[in-house]
Order: sequence, then C-alpha cells, then structure tokens
Amino acid sequence: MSDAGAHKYRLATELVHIDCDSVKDNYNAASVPIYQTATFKQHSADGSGGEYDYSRSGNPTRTAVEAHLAKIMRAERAFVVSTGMTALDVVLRLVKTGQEIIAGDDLYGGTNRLLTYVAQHCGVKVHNVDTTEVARVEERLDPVKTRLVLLESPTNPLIKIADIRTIAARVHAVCPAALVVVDNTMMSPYLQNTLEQGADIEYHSGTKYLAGHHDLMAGVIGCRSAEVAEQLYFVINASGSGLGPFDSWLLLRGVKTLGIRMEKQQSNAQQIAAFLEAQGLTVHYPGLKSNPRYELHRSLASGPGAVLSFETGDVAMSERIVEGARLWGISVSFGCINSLISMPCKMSHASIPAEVRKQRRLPEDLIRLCVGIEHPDDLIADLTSALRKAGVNVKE
Ligand SMILES: Cc1ncc(COP(=O)(O)O)c(C=O)c1O
Ligand SMILES: N[C@@H](CCSC[C@H](N)C(=O)O)C(=O)O
Repeated sequence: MSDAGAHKYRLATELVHIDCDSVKDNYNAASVPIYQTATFKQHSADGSGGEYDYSRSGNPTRTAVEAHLAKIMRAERAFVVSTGMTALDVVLRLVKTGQEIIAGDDLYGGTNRLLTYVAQHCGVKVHNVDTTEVARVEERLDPVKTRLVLLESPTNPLIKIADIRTIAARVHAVCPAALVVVDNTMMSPYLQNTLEQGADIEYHSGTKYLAGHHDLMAGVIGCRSAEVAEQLYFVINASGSGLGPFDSWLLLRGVKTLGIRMEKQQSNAQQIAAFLEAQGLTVHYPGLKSNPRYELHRSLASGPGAVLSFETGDVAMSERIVEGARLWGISVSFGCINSLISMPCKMSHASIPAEVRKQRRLPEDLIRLCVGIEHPDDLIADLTSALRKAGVNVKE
C-alpha cells in the first residue's frame, strides 16, 4: 500500500474534503470546474507543454474525481470509466487467451453475461464456483493458467459473504501472477476496503452508492500497484472508455455525501431486515445475527450495507408483493436515495439462462430490496401493506 493512501481524517471527513491541488484552477473555485472540452490547445508544434492534449487521454475534471477516489479507496491509482460493466471489461483485457478466471456462482447478471462472452469467444476458461467456500476456489487454482479471481462480497443478489482476506492470501501464494479482483459495489468504499484485504484491483458500479441519485452511469477501478495501473490506463486510453467531464463532476458531487447516505440507508435496512425476519421469511442480510456469515462479514466490513433479499417460497406471491408496494419503486439497480424493490430472476439476473439459475440455486421467488433514505416507518408500513395484499399474515 502506498503512502498516498494514508488518511489524515476519518473516512466520512475525507469524502467531503477534496484536495483541490489535483486541479490547478486560476480562480480558486470552491467546486471543481467542469472542463467540458474534447481537446486542449498546445504551446508548440511538437505538442509539448500542456498537461492534457485530448479528453480521451485525460481531462482535469476526471483527474479530480480519480485522485479523490484513489484517496478514498487507498489505491495507488483510481480510474473512472463509463459504466460498472466497462470497469469489468477494462480489467478483463488483462486476461489473455489460454488463461483462466475463477468467479462466483452468485454474481450480478451482467457480470455473468460478460464472463460467458469471454469464455465463448476469447479462449478463456471461466470457472464459476461457490466463492463463500475457500476450498472451492483453491481447487481451481492453477499456478500457470489462473489470471483472475473475481469476487463479489456480499454477492448480488443472495448477499453471500466471501472470505476475501483468506482467498487473496491463498491465491497469491499459489499463483503469484494472478490478480484478485473484487467488485465492491454493494459495500462501497465507505464500508469495505478490499485493497487493504489483499485484493489487487477493486472496482465499482459508480452508478450505485458512489453517485447515489441514479442520475448517471459510471465505473470506478482502483488498484494497488503502479504496474497494473499502467496496464489499466493503456486500455482506457486506447479504447476510449474514460468517463466524460460532466459525469465525472456529478460523480465527485455524489461521493461527498456517500457517508451520510450510507449510514441512513444501512440503519433503515437493518430495521427492515429485522421486520421481515420477524415475519418468518428467509432473509439474506449480513446484519442479522442469525446470518451464518455475520462474524466473518464484521471482520471484513464496517457495516452490512443497505441491500437485502428475501424468499417467500412462492413466485406468484413474490410478484404480488413487488407489485403491491407503492413507496418502493419497481426498478433494477441499487445504491440510490430512493428505495427499490425487484425480482432478480425476472429483472437484474434475467440474462442468466433459467437452467443456469436453477443449477446455481438462485430462487425464482427471491425479492431484492435496495433501501433508501426515506423514514423507516413509512418503508415498513408500505411493505406491510404489500405483504398483506399478497396474502402474508403480517405480525405487528
Ligand atoms: C454488483 C454489480 N457490479 C457491476 C454492475 C454493473 O454496473 P453498471 O450498471 O454501472 O454497468 C452492477 C449493476 O449493473 C452490479 O450490480
Ligand atoms: N437490463 C439490464 C439490467 C441491469 S441490472 C442493474 C443492477 N446491476 C442490478 O443488480 O439491479 C441488463 O441487462 O444489464
């Protein structure tokens, strides 16, 4: 870990405190300016002199958000790209034909789709294993072929926990050339720092908690080594996947309120998980003491986050609950200030073929809740009404 990652203040303070030195502004603007330009004038015919030449290669607003996120993530360097899927796409360019990837068997549907594409068209073998069991990862490690071990913890949508620290240590011991990559979208850098736990690369769908308002798409990649950073930057510049100036600015604005949003969303989620558990439903949330990975998650993250899922045992009943909610919007995505309800198998994870979902034991009746900042009593009242309308006998 580089010294550049050391924090002077607590994370909630660091989120708000932007180091304005990363952008040289002539007017002491209090908010980082939006450099909405594609190209930059140079001082001489040989193109030398300017720090920037073209926004695909670099832009001051993008530099500001990247420097801020590198500080927050304690990364050697961070990059912002157009979406979370782009972040994974950039990382996957580091895998060559003949190499292998080990990934989870419960993971975001779009991630599964891109990994399936790479497996079918790029000569890369992808092993989908239960990453909550270290042994399942270990038995697929190949000192020569393994290039990436890709983890989600908690997973989307079953909110399962992987022992990131132990897996990273085992992977590095057996496969020194392999990269441990963690999709940390569910936790955000506010709750979990996977680079400190041994991950080589941590990425996020910035569309979610980092932005916080569902008004932009973004991806964030942070890494621990300058060498990996150079490789990632090469791909981003060569393919033109860097985030545009306006979205970079919006993302920077969103990151400043991450702490306060996450605290409120998490506290609401904790109450909602307890309410659902009290109804006798099977609830997946690492903030519940009944969760078998409660202690493991506490050792990895400073909180359980604000996404949970639950099973009703009946697909039709789940549909009635989702459609009966009024305050909870029926939408994919999470991490926004508004509360959302969805059925992963029909929505965010519909791109995973039904037979694969069945093989991986993804319950078709699963309902996912992404908890926002509304008053918790209103959220519980709306859920109570939806559950009752659907035929659940709700206990007060
Ligand atoms: C865990 C996770 N990772 C990555 C992504 C991809 O992010 P984006 O939609 O910004 O491309 C998503 C959702 O889309 C997600 O849920
Ligand atoms: N139609 C989209 C669905 C996006 S799901 C977004 C988010 N990651 C979630 O989990 O809700 C697609 O096919 O990618």
